[in-house]
Amino acid sequence: MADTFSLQRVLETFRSSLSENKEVYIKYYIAGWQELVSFMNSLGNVFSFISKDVVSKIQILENFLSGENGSYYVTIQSMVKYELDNDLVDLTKRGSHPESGCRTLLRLHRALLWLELFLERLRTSTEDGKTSVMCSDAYNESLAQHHPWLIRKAVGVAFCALPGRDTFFNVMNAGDHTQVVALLGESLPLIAEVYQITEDLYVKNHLLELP
Ligand SMILES: CCCCCCCC/C=C\CCCCCCCC(=O)N[C@@H](COP(=O)(O)O)[C@H](O)/C=C/CCCCCCCCCCCCC
Repeated sequence: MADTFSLQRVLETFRSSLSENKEVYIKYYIAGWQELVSFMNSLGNVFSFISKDVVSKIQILENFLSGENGSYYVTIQSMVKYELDNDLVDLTKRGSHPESGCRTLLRLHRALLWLELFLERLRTSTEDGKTSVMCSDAYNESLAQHHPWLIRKAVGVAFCALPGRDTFFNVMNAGDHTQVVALLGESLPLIAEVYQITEDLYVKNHLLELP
């Protein structure tokens, strides 16, 4: 992974995650998250409890992918089939499979909705737009529904430490503001497509509430 964050690279990893027949490659899906974590790490220690959680989930999926059953973890579709066919998912309460691929990916999937909502707000924001408000509105519409009170409070504190809109635009390394807005416009349908394919798969298999 390169040192400097680039929105273009995030776009490319999510683009690579889609196969011709619209399956989602886990390798590229987690590479996209790794890029985003590198961005979050650059924001300071106040975000480290969030990035640690994402890193640990990326690690769980990487371990499956490089493990002896790695061939079943190539796409999200093959992972879901393999884990369900072999009773490897705790469906109602955490038991013998507390860190299945399906439940781990579900956490990142929920966060992908936050990302989509946040980036859409950023794309359409005006100069006086506040990133903390964009971030927390997107959070309240997505991830917050799955987090207990204590996490919601800690996340609220972290949002106050977010840099302003200009810094976000610069850090994306995608040119001037007009170019960033254009790249966001290109990236968002792709992120939305990856999200929707995963969502449909999880709905079909009744996996959206995995403990
Ligand atoms: C394109 C550039 C601009 C955007 C860059 C954004 C970079 C964001 C990178 C990561 C986003 C956060 C992803 C959070 C995943 C959370 C997964 C989760 O829900 N975990 C909880 C449940 O897990 P289990 O306990 O069931 O295993 C876990 O309890 C939560 C822990 C930490 C809190 C997570 C809060 C997420 C807030 C999202 C906003 C992040 C703000 C970053 C600002 C750039």
